[in-house]
Amino acid sequence: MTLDSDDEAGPQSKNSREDVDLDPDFVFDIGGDSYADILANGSTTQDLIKAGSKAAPISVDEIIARRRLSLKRKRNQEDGESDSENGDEETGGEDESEDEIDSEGDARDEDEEESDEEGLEMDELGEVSDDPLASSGEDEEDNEEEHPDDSSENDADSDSSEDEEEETEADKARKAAFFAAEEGTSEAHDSFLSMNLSRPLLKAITSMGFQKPTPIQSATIPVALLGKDVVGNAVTGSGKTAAFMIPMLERLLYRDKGKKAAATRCLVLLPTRELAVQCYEVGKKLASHTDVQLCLLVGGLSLKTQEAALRARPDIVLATPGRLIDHIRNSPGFTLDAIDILVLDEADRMLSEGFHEELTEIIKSCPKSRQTMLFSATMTDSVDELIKMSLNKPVRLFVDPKRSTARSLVQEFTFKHKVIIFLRSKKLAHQMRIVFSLLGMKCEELHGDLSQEQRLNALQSFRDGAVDYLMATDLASRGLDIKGVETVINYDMPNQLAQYLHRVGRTARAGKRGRSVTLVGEADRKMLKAAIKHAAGEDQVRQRSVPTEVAQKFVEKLEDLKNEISEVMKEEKEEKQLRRAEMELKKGENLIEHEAEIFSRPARTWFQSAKEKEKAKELSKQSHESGSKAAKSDQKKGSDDKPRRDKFAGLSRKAKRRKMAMEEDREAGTEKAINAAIRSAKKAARPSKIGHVAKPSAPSKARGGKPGALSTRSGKKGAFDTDFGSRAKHQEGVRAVKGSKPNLNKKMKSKGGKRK
Ligand SMILES: Nc1ncnc2c1ncn2[C@@H]1O[C@H](COP(=O)(O)OP(=O)(O)OP(=O)(O)O)[C@@H](O)[C@H]1O
Repeated sequence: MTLDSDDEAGPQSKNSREDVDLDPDFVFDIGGDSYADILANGSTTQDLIKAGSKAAPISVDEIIARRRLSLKRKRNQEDGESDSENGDEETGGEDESEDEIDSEGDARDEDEEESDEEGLEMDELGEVSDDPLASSGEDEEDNEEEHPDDSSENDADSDSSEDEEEETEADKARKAAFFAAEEGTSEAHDSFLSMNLSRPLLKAITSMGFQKPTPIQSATIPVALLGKDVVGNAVTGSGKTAAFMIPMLERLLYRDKGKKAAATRCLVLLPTRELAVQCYEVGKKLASHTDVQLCLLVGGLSLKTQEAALRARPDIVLATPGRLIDHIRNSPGFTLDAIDILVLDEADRMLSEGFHEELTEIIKSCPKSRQTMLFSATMTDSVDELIKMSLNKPVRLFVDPKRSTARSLVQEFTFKHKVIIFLRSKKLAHQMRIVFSLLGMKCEELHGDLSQEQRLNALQSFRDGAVDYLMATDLASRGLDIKGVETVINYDMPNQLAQYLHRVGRTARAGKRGRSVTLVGEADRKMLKAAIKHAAGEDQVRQRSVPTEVAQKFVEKLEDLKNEISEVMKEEKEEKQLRRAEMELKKGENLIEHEAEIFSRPARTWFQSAKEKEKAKELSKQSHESGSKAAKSDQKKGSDDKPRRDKFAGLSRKAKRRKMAMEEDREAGTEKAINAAIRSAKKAARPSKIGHVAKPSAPSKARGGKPGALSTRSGKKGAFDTDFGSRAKHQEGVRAVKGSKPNLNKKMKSKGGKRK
């Protein structure tokens, strides 16, 4: 497939390629758009979105429209006679400029076609002209990285050269000892029916338009149904979400029921709020014919609604780490004591330094007897990383060659509809959005400087096609499944291969075609090489040089806009300050009016002080910028000089006293005993798991050399163990009999379930 064929058919056209794994003719999400459900339901949205926490959003488009109107009025005043003429001219002028852009774009297409060459000559890279927008007034100092959910991106194996590193014999031996001997294969199941899933699930799968499992689904579902730990890797857009949601739901169908037995048994952790919302919606659709309850816990949405939902003990909780910890600490009665399945989506990201402390805190709260599943398109199988998760002989399911892009992804140029443009900073994303708006191109921005409401709305406008361009930071690089994204543009080459693969993975999803374009310069040579190496097919990478005249035209156009851009930004800033002042005033009024109620509430607690949190954030940002390793040692250093003062700043006297007492306990060494007592009291209070028969502990070898974790895990049965046993009695003759296994490939068949 070449650019030419692309131009004729368009990237979303029917695909006749035989080697595409998914059926490209599918219309996905026929049950509705994932965000539409959340946003269309007015009452839910109002409940979900935290009100009053940030000043009301300011619309750049409104500011631009207002400026245009006042400019028009001013002109009309100045030249009363030629009112209508001026108006016409102005509109005409705008149209013209849009036409100009179009024709320039077309001209560029032609030029590009002319310069089309087979393959990419590395020596010709110098010909790729400088970025045409480089002189757009971009603030060079603003190299602030966007950190999804307030943490930084930091891929463990960040560098392409690392990727090329040969695995030593010792590494191989460690992996062999760490992972289960069996490996799943994608041939095992070519139908959901042969997986013996329950009817309500099959019904949902059909109504979602899934005719057959994707390779990662056919490899994962049977293994996950056995309760085994899984480390899964498959390219972006290959259906990993359903790969863990389906077995999770299937297992939940056989859980203990009744009011007393209600408990949160499954936890899915995701790195960004948007991703959590998306996964929640997929889960809800898959669970639509079952009685399984799901609950979404993400920052930026209403705490109260989430607390109320948690009181009903939902079966599955989907959460971002920060908000989850907040609830563990502050929502009475909510614990992770009954977790039987823990899933880390975008697991390499979750295992990175940015989430280290939060993840440790969460893992501590989950029982060791749980099943753990890790998934990512850039999943690592490095034992050093995985060891943190206390996995139990995980099955390694890597269905695609390590770190590859989707086969249907053509890494190419030019783009007018459904385009995501990735930029390195929030500020740059915002500036570019202003530029596009001024040029009359419909666009939205998505990054962490926006309120959650703005983030959801921007995504929705882009999904709906109300805007053509989405200016995004890496907040949007992972996992987001937006139908019909035609093009991904990297305004600059990311400095980590994983980041690149996730970004370009927003297009060419589920067998559809898509393009990615990356503006590269000489400094990007190494990353460019790595990107080419990981492309699914060599013929799918093209080099284009932007002709100097075209670039120059845009530079001039941007020069002309410079004043207008800074005026818009100035107005925006003033408006923001005004709104903030109004907010403060309102806050003050509320404080006076509801003083008694506000101060009677217990203060929320957090496992790090504000300073520690800030420090962790800073460190993870550094580690992102310097490619992880240097910062890791910094972090060690950093943890030694954790701030001691100011720890209790902002807390009520009561909370302060409680925290100080806890510290004293800790110093006196009593904290462990107290925590153990609390845990055992909680345990006694929680619903018993049917058929919970304690088995004698297995010898420590079975835990892969981790005796501490072993005894709990092998000695205790999860809630699902009995579910599977009891299922045989009333099931349609499926896999549920103890010791029986689903229809796995031969290798798999030779092994039993880990807890059977
Ligand atoms: N069996 C299937 N048949 C057809 N389409 C499917 C199937 N399973 C999933 N899909 C669709 O494929 C798309 C991508 O799925 P999903 O978002 O789970 O990918 P992913 O592997 O998690 O991607 P990423 O690595 O980018 O997070 C979704 O639109 C989903 O509805």
